[in-house]
Amino acid sequence: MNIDEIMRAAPVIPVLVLEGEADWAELARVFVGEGLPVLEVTLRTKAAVDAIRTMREVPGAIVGAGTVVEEWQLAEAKKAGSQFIVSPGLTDHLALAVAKARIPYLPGISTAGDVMRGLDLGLNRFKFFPAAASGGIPMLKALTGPFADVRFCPTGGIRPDNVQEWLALESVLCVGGTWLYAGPGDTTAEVAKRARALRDKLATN
Ligand SMILES: O=C(O)C(=O)C[C@H](O)[C@H](O)COP(=O)(O)O
Repeated sequence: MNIDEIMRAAPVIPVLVLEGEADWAELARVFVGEGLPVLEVTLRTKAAVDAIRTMREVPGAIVGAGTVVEEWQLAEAKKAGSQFIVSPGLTDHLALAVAKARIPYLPGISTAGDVMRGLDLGLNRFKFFPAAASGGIPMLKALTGPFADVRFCPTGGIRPDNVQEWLALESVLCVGGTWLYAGPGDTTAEVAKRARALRDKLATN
């Protein structure tokens, strides 16, 4: 799958900060079962790389590594079987390394200059990050004016009460958010409940 196909595979990408020990395969199965198969596991925790390896084995799951900011993390993410890479920002160095590694890439942008640098690098799919703090929907609308073919995954401040507004934008293929998984102590029943509430909400569009 290329990055466009991955972005179109689900309206919301759960951004997962996985800590401690838990049945990560079961968590992935819940998301897949609830129609959210694209998962971003942030490389912010010790558990992340093993969790990617485990979740990757769940049928239907499309598992990527997030918070990739350095080249060694890219190598780890690739070794664990990551199907895509997400970064909070965009640097030429990392973007070229990801291209060389031949993994779909979703780097973060928040300015017109970022988008232009991405286009120079052959990229036209970006994470808009941090979406709310960078000016929210008015900023993304203003940004997309000059870049008609560019598509985004806004992340950072997306919540159940504003997710529909973001997804209604033509330039938005999907959004990312951490709210679907609350961290250690969260149960798969609670996760499933949140995912179902989201699905019901999106179905009323
Ligand atoms: O570390 C990264 O590279 C990230 O991916 C950052 C996350 O996308 C945001 O932290 C999402 O934050 P929420 O506003 O809680 O949904």
